[in-house]
Amino acid sequence: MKTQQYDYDVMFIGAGHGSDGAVMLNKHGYKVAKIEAEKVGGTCTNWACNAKIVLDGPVKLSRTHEQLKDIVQGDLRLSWEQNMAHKHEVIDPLADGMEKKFTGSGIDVLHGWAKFVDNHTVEIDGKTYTSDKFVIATGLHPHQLDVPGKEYAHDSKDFLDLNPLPKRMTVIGSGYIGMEFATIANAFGSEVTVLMRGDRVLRQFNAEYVDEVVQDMTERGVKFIKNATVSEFTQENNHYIVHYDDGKTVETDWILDATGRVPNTSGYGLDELGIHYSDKGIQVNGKMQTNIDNIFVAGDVADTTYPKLTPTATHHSNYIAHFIMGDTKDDMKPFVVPTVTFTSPRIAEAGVTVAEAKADREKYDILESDVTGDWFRKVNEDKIGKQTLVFDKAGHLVGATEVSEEAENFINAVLPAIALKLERDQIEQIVPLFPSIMHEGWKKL
Ligand SMILES: Cc1cc2nc3c(=O)[nH]c(=O)nc-3n(C[C@H](O)[C@H](O)[C@H](O)COP(=O)(O)OP(=O)(O)OC[C@H]3O[C@@H](n4cnc5c(N)ncnc54)[C@H](O)[C@@H]3O)c2cc1C
Ligand SMILES: NC(=O)c1ccc[n+]([C@@H]2O[C@H](COP(=O)([O-])OP(=O)(O)OC[C@H]3O[C@@H](n4cnc5c(N)ncnc54)[C@H](O)[C@@H]3O)[C@@H](O)[C@H]2O)c1
Repeated sequence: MKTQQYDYDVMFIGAGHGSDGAVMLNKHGYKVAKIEAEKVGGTCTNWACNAKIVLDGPVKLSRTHEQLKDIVQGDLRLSWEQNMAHKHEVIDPLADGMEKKFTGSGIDVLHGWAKFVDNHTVEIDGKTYTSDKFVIATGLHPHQLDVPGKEYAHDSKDFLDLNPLPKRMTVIGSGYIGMEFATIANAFGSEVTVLMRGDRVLRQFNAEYVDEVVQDMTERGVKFIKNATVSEFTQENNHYIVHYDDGKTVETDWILDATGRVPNTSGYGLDELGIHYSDKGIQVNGKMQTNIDNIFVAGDVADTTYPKLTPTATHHSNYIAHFIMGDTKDDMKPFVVPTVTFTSPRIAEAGVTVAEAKADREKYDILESDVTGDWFRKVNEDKIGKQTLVFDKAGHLVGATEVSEEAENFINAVLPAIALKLERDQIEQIVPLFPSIMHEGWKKL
């Protein structure tokens, strides 16, 4: 129900993808504001997904060139400086562009740090605003290793603005950020060492496919050090020393601390209001409400079982918009979140994982294939390409995983079948264009 009682119907704290639902609310006549302390678009747009994918672009190109060097002849030289300049050209205008689009359509954008005064009021730089409802979408910040010399280490945001690229780079952590940035830095000629806390990288992905990626990166010169406990960073002349285990060291020019990200839950009044949270984020019920029912949570800062990714943030936010508009009174329905790590090759997956399927053969059938022999994959002579499809016993596709240069496209192509649990006659109604990755995938369903 819209209200005349407050300045706004809904205020979003944080203007990343967790605030995407503002557009729908605004279209339906709700008075909406986004509050942003840094840049409109938040982390993904300015300091993560978009920026990274621009820097990653030439990695795939250079690999394809390597594979087709008899056809595309001559040497290829990648320029980090030009790549970084291109990134700025593509990414820097986005925040202003988005802001103009929002304000042009009637969504207010308020700049500054929001802090709750009470459950209907926030203060931004000494000025108060009231709202019927709030959506907290404040995201995460980088975890920082707590070791002596931690000030010598950098985070993902620093890497995405790094220029020039250092000759030697040491990455601590081998999750998404560690592996993606190691891939980019290696392709542009930096000598990369990855220090792993355990003995597996990218633990959330199919181990067999991860091994393919690690082997390939190793052949390209990336050094992986397993089971390393980092104890200190020191500076020596114009370089740094990473100390690990008992007395072991790596000499380096730049240190990336990629040891995870932590929810933004402090400094804006959660404790004062009594909102419940933990180190996993702000606690929510099935309707994405906090323990104060006019305050909702969307995106990375929400403590849900879904991976903390952009599609999750958008989905949370749109669900909240529908709930506020009264389109549904139900809890958010379970949804499938596809995920990809932009290494080279990539690994992407959606739905039931290979590990889950292998653990329950009574419930699932598994179709594994090496796709490098498929004529369409031979176009670029890709050397790594494996795929696992998981079906339930009734024959519905319920999960898919691929390692290849096209993995994210393949997973997106089969995603509708997984997300909607399509029946045979529905699958046959969809006729993908040819030749395409989707055509190749769809005929296997
Ligand atoms: C390096 C990197 C690469 C990534 N790559 C991918 C990818 O390829 N694909 C993918 O799906 N996901 C990726 N992610 C994850 C993705 O960026 C996040 O899932 C997404 O940004 C979450 O959106 P959000 O709105 O919840 O949070 P954010 O985008 O973090 O937005 C939160 C916003 O809230 C603002 N804020 C915080 N507190 C306040 C306050 N009190 N007042 C006002 N404003 C406040 C912050 O300034 C920030 O802009 C990546 C993340 C990183 C770090
Ligand atoms: N392609 C994508 O979708 C993408 C890309 C980048 C980031 N992200 C998102 O960003 C977030 C953060 O990514 P991330 O890679 O920082 O986190 P992550 O959780 O994927 O990886 C963290 C890594 O740091 C290691 N680690 C943790 N504590 C450590 C310690 N004390 N010493 C040594 N190693 C330690 C972990 O073992 C792990 O390898 C994730 O939520 C992810 O969803 C997504």
